[in-house]
Amino acid sequence: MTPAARISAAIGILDQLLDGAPAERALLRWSRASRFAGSGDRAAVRDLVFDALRQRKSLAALGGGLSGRGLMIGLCRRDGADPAQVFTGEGYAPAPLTPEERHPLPPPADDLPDWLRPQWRASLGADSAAVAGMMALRAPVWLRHNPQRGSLPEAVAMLEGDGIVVARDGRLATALQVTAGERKISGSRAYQDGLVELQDLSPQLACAALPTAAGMRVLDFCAGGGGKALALAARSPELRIEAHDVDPARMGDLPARARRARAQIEPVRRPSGRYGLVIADVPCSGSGTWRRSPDAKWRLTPEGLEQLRMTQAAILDQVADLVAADGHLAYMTCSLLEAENQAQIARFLGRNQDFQQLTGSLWTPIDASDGFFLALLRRGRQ
Ligand SMILES: C[S@@+](CC[C@H](N)C(=O)[O-])C[C@H]1O[C@@H](n2cnc3c(N)ncnc32)[C@H](O)[C@@H]1O
Repeated sequence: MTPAARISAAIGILDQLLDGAPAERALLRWSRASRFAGSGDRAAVRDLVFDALRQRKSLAALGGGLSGRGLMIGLCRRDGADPAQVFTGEGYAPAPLTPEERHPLPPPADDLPDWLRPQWRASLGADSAAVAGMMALRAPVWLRHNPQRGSLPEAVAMLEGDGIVVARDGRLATALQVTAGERKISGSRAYQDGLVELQDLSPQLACAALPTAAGMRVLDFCAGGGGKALALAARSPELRIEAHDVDPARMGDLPARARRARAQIEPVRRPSGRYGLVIADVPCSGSGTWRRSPDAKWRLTPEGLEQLRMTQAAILDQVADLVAADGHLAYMTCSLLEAENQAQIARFLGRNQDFQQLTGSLWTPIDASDGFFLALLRRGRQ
């Protein structure tokens, strides 16, 4: 496909998204209908769509309106290209610019939904503008080294052998930032043999901060794909880890991931008894991961956020009784919003006076990678 044909494809997909279709579904539909598109074309169209969603408001202003065309015209202008050279109407190129599209408007101050801005600012204070700016850019890819499957030098050498270059991070021995070859990860030997797993830096830092002891029963209550359970198993194979999810289908990938990592993780339908550590990695707005899922930023509504806050509070109340005396509860979100983080914990502590908060950590793209929150609580007053 020519660059202009890729832009035409992105325009069609973006129009579907603006009509309410989820990004992944619209991309899949286009892929299936476009057998002529090679893997390079698919990756390029996907990048165009996601780049446009990250900066939806500013590109719409630059491109003359909120439409697939407006966003792609804005993207051309943002990148210093003349859209008239691309929008020629020749071959598979999009139709020439209309008079309105020839005149960009000044871009807005940030790429946040208007209703959310006050909360965003209150949650992030002096960092709010910088973090909003970073959320409009692509996110780096991180791997977590699994020492149970091979040494770090072995993992790095295997990755390099498959064309994947990584940089170590001073904050955490297991964290590797991918600097080249990210699209080759899932086919690489190091990944398939379980020496590395995909996991962002911030949840890695959170999991590394969890208190564990040999033989401890651990429950990952909202396990989903099992990212937190797998990180703990890689760190401490002697733990007895159980994984639960209200929707067991969400744990569908976990057995294969655990096999690759040689991790012992037992799926449980109904957690019972008491656990030394309960992880509640609750459903959230995902506002810390909007670089990776930028359409979620535009799909979130005040009502949706309120619904999430109610679910989070209900999960906290549900897991409280599963925590052993002197055991720990780790509340996690990939959100930057105070309402889902510290405010949620403050209310839980008001309802559950046998818990105390030990730590509260908020990672943002300024100091780590994705936005991520961890509150570590202990049951028992001292
Ligand atoms: C943020 S995701 C978990 C991500 C996962 N821990 C990981 O690291 O890959 C939240 C999960 O919570 C689950 N969930 C939602 N409501 C729940 C509830 N009431 N009890 C348990 N799990 C719930 C969802 O199905 C979803 O898989």
